[in-house]
Amino acid sequence: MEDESWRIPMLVQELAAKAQQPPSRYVQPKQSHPVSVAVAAETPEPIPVIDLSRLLSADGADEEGNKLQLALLSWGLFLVANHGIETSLMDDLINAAREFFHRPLEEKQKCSNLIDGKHFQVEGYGNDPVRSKDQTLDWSDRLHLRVEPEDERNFAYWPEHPKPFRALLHEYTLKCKRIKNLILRATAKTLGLQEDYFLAQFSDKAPSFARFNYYTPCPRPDLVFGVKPHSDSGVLTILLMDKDVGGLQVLRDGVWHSVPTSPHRLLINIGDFMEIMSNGIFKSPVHRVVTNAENERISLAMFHGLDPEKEIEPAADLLNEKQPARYRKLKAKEYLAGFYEHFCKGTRFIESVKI
Ligand SMILES: O=C(O)CCC(=O)C(=O)O
Ligand SMILES: [Fe+2]
Repeated sequence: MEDESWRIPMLVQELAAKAQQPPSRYVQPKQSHPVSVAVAAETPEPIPVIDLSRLLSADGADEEGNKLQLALLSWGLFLVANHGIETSLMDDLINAAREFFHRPLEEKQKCSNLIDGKHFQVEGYGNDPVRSKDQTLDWSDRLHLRVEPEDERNFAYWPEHPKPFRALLHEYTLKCKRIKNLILRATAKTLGLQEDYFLAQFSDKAPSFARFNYYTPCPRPDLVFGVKPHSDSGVLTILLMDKDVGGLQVLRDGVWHSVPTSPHRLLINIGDFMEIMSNGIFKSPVHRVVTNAENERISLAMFHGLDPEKEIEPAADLLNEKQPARYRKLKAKEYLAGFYEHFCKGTRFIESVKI
């Protein structure tokens, strides 16, 4: 029988404990080495910060809405301050995740994303899927959990230890949902759409996933990516970055910009579904994560997707003779199938959806 062991790489955390150098499977082809691609010394202007409490206030909403529009047009992402999530909840959840990643391998494997130790599935603890022998692997492990719909949670993959983990993630999920709803209302408004246009796309089957990314220090940050360049697939991602360790970079006008740490703020970026629904007025930002040799890094991405059966298409009210649809209509599940295939290769499925 053919040897299929290449499909199941070692966890990066285990690998790093043994290897002095990243194995060749992790090393990016020369032209895409993290250091050989220009990184701007400084961002052209700081990442915009949206004050969520002002966005909700009677006197600040318009001004903050304009800032939101500019942020989406220029970066496709922004930071959020005064978002209503207690700093203690953020810290406690990240610390609980850190404790999980620091537990012995046998215990973490109880949440493994491999069925029978062999077959990859999205949910659980482990690596990203490996679809081909020559796929360049990322220097990170992750814990990926479906948090919504609430009645579809698979607690078998949710760590039992540390004890507060599940309750913290539940609480954090609810608070993110509120923020997502507020931002999506404001986003619809900036496009001149009905305020609930985007919210109406979500049914009670719309999934949300929490992805905890764990980046082990890497002896050769110049050769590997923590996460290779990609855009997110869904409508909106709410990212809780490590408050002390940077690494996220975003592509703007062909230049990579480092996103500075910003303790207790949230970074919100739109995903490909929003790019399609806005008919390309807003572009889903390409981003990547670089590693470092000294410090571990943890981030939590909360992805807000759509019902797999939902048809995604540009909003009809944005279309006219001069502005025809620039993306074809397709179901969320078809999009995701194409998305993962491309993600593994480091390419973007959205390019093949353009008309
Ligand atoms: O770790 C980060 O800052 C970003 C992670 C990311 O892009 C993702 O999980 O999709
Ligand atoms: Fe991402």
